[in-house]
Amino acid sequence: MTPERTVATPAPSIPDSFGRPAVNSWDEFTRLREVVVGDATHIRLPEQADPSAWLSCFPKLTRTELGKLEVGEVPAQIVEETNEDLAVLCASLRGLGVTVHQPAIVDHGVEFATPHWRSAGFTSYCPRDLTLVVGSTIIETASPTRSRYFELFGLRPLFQDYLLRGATWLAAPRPRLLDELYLVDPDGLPDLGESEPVFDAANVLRLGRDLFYQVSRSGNELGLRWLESVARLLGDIRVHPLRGIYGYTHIDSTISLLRPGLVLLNPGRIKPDAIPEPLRGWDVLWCPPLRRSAVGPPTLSEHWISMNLLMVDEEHAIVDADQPELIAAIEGRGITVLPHRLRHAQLLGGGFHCVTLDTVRVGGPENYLD
Ligand SMILES: NC(=[NH2+])NCCC[C@H](N)C(=O)O
Repeated sequence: MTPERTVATPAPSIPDSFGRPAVNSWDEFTRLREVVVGDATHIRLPEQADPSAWLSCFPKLTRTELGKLEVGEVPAQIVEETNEDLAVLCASLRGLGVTVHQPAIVDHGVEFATPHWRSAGFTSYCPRDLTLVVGSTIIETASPTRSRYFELFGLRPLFQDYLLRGATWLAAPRPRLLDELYLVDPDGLPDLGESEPVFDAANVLRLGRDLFYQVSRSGNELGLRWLESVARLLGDIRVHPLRGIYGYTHIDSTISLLRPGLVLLNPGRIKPDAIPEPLRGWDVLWCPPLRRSAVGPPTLSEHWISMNLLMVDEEHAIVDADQPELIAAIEGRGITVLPHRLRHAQLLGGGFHCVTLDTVRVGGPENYLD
């Protein structure tokens, strides 16, 4: 029986002695001070008859191919090995002086319902996906994936404590996720409609006062409009839509912001003449060919997940240990790589950026673009 986990590192419920809010995270690369690391306990593959599951998990598989998949609980060995890898990551981060939290255990096997649909849960492996932190504001995003509807309850105690210590805590309009939101494209494959604002937080990258929002099957145009409305509330925040770059789930195996002026780009998805306009003039590190693991059952992410990395600060990166060419390329730009393993990153759809949610970094609302 998995021990019920309370939120690790109980924090004082008062602002710190300097009155700073407990949460401050404006970018992807300044010195990391506090982070949430995911947990694979009870992870399961959602029923693929659910259109939202097909859209988020296997949008390139046909319905026929989908029907052959084994869904439900992920084999225990994979869960154990993944939690071992996450424990090593937590220990490394703590060894670097980072405060580390993990979500309370959520039994994703429990079924739930709205007046319009039923589902069981999915995962707590990727805290990046459902929470966007902009400065001292925690934004719970409205995911288009039904099986993730209650996932964030595992982080409620932590977010509530952050609120008591000065953070702002917002949630996107609770989505209805009606069938009309899930379309089928001319090739008979799933696509995301525009009947309500939905997006995963992992469709957004933060660069000080600038946010990059990927319009794709995991974030629609209405979701962009909602984020723009919140950006106006938060002050002088600019939102840059990214369209036509990668039409599938999340942005963080396509673009990795390494430090001001240096970006890692996925050459399989971005061509030199299509670099996002705000990043033109930046030094581009094109991701070298990545080593592929043995092909098994369909996986929740492509092999590009290995470029999904975590910057501890502008000089140190946590990168997939099994990618020596990528490590060498990053170290060639003066960044020290701290190699780590997530043995099932591709299968479970999450690399080091996905499985973390940075809640405190030292950077502020800088203007890195002008
Ligand atoms: N935050 C995340 N879970 N990102 C994962 C992105 C994986 C992406 N769909 C790929 O296959 O490359």
